[in-house]
Amino acid sequence: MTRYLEGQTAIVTGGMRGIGLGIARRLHSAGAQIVIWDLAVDGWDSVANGFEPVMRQAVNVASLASVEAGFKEVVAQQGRVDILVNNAGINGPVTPCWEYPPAAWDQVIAIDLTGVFYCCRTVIPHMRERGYGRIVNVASMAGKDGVQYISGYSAAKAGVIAFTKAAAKELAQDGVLLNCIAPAMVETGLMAEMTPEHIAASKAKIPMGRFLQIEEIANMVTWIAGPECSFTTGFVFDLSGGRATY
Ligand SMILES: NC(=O)c1ccc[n+]([C@@H]2O[C@H](COP(=O)([O-])OP(=O)(O)OC[C@H]3O[C@@H](n4cnc5c(N)ncnc54)[C@H](O)[C@@H]3O)[C@@H](O)[C@H]2O)c1
Ligand SMILES: CC(C)C1=CC=C(C(=O)O)[C@@H](O)[C@H]1O
Repeated sequence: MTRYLEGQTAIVTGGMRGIGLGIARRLHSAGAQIVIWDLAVDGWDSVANGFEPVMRQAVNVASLASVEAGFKEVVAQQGRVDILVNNAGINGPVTPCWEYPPAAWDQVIAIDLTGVFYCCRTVIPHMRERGYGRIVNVASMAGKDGVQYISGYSAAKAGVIAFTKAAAKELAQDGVLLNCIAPAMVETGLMAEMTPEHIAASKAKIPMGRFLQIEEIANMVTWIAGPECSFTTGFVFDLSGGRATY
């Protein structure tokens, strides 16, 4: 898979840290030029992060205007976008659904689900015009199982899975493939927002008995995001250590 993505341009949302950063680094090592979209893009450390993106843009995925403006600049500078990784996401409150603040619900859906739609809606016409594109949406095992006390997050991630399947069918003859991934828990800032009890319970559900590593996600995404993934679209690739049974 060395330099497998040479000459391609990839946008990674939420790429400043955590899973997004790991995916961006791995796509870069496969030869892709990386555009990072995140809420704040200052303080990039190319030594610590191991590479230099061609662009870093302050883009809020929950704002269509922000996404469209960012994308216009990418096309003006790069001329092409081959890969879109919709990774940006938040957890939201950890609370019973009957106590879930409605404003927080709206925010979780806006970032985790509508943000994916906005980025796809903006980038897909360009990919269709070029007759090539790979979109990888980062869902979660929570979107397949439904996880207690994070109902907004679980609903948004289930929505990402359904959106991916629907859009993939619409694009199946256009050279633009959409897939999503459903990772189990990874030790990032997002996981740290969960209660210790929830984290322990989540680990206990994983037959392999350990947390997922960012590099394992990045390796899988790099294959899905490339031309060797050619006959799979609308699929959910699990990273669950044996937890997922369907
Ligand atoms: N950590 C886990 O256990 C886990 C498991 C499964 C899926 N995921 C998913 O993986 C993705 C990344 O999670 P992570 O653990 O790396 O989280 P993280 O909090 O470490 O990183 C998320 C990144 O997204 C950015 N972001 C947040 N809102 C944004 C917005 N509106 N516009 C642009 N960027 C925004 C943040 O600034 C941050 O850089 C999320 O979609 C998350 O739901 C995480
Ligand atoms: C909120 C986030 C860290 C999260 C919660 C629950 C999960 C699970 O597997 O049950 C994780 O996948 C993760 O998305």
